[in-house]
Amino acid sequence: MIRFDTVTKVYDNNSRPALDAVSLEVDRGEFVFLVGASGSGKSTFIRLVLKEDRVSRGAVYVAGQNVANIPSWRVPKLRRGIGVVFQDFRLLPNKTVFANVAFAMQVIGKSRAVIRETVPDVLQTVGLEGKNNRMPHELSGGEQQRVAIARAIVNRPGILLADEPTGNLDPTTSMGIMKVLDRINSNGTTVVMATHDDDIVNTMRKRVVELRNGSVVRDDAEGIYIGETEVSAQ
Ligand SMILES: Nc1ncnc2c1ncn2[C@@H]1O[C@H](COP(=O)(O)OP(=O)(O)OP(=O)(O)O)[C@@H](O)[C@H]1O
Repeated sequence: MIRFDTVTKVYDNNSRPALDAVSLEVDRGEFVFLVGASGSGKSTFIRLVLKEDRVSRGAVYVAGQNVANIPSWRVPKLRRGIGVVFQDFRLLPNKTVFANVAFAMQVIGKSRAVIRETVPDVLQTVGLEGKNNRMPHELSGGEQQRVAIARAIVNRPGILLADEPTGNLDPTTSMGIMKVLDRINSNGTTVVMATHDDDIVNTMRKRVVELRNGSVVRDDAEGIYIGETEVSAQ
């Protein structure tokens, strides 16, 4: 579903590669934690999958296609197949919960009838039934992240990328979000989640890919993660 073939990314003003010859394959339906300290290259990985940036060397394949060969006019189609969730939710502050999720369908031209039918189902999937008419500021952080997840999956992407989705949430709320992501993954969506939250990684027992200074230093099925403090103390 996602394949990195010896991918190196060097940002122009930075001599050390953000990713250094990374090769990695994520199969359809997998759940993968991308872990590592701040600056290890997790967000760069996500940006390259979305073709928000270009590789310096190597190639990134999404659903079998080398993203370097996707012309700019077809990039929106690539991104339509990939839902994205961020640490800071990024909701539209002046739109209701329903409207925030509906907006993602409107922009790709879905009919009002389809939107009216689909949005409540998705809000139920993320555990937000009954909150259609709330504004984002009337929701807790965990609820706001659920809206963001609903918006990311409403167009049924094959891939969901989550960049530190629990970074602003307390541990209990974070586990609620993890249950939602796990459920979405069980429904067939490939999930890649960047995090440095070792508690979450160690509770979920999924595949763990660890980046350090832009290199993959570990790739374990049902792995654990020992966080930054312990690693730097070695
Ligand atoms: N736009 C950019 N221009 C120059 N350097 C960048 C840019 N984006 C990231 N970097 C550098 O690339 C390296 C990897 O950064 P990246 O954001 O991918 O790490 P990360 O693991 O996601 O970190 P964090 O957990 O803090 O988000 C860092 O050294 C960072 O300073």
